[in-house]
Amino acid sequence: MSLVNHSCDPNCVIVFEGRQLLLRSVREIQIGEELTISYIESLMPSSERQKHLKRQYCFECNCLLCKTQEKDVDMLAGEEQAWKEIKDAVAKVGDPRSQEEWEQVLAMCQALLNNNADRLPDTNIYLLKMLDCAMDACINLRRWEEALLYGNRTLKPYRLYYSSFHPLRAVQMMRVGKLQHTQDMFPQALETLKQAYNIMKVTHGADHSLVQDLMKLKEQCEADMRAQ
Ligand SMILES: C[S@@+](CC[C@H](N)C(=O)[O-])C[C@H]1O[C@@H](n2cnc3c(N)ncnc32)[C@H](O)[C@@H]1O
Repeated sequence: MSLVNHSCDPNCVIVFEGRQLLLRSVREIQIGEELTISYIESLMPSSERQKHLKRQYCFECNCLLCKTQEKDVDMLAGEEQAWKEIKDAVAKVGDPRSQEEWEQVLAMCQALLNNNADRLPDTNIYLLKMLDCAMDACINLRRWEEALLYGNRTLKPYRLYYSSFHPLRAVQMMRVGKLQHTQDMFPQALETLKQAYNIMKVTHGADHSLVQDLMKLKEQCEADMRAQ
């Protein structure tokens, strides 16, 4: 694993199964083609990715995404002052544990999301991180309806920034599917879970424990639909 180089648009991903680390290809790979993974998170504009790679791994990335700086415009869309405020706020969210801490996080997210509704699109990466944070807070506070609202808003930007077969995109769809199921939206939940499954078959493999959990959830959803 330590021999695999980095690309911001890699042909492989690493996923964990317990303590086991799996290297999985996420697209067709030609004989002799180099295997690559991403060393860093995807939700960063190219200049920040370069900074991280330089600081942590001492190299300059020459991948196509960095050369063309493709996606930077979408990532930083909207008013600069607004996304800088949200970027700072997201960076300050530590590791909330108690109900009270989650409530504080949610109140901060709600205020910033409301104040910036007309100034930033959901595709702005910092707003997207805030939507994710609001979704986490709502899940922790068992506010399923509101969690689904935020979760739904993340799906389009996730599609834009994560490759067709990306583990984080699949996990996000699974979370949204679960929330739809919790709210008795069985046909929608089934469709979302099927899409998550199609990605996870590739990113995690059909035998992975998370995929087994997803299958069980899908079966439960089908049973609930029949019983309705
Ligand atoms: C885990 S090692 C990868 C394997 C390493 N290339 C080797 O031959 O042993 C990480 C190091 O590989 C180099 N590296 C990884 N991805 C690179 C890339 N896209 N461009 C240039 N150097 C890279 C950097 O020096 C980095 O610190």
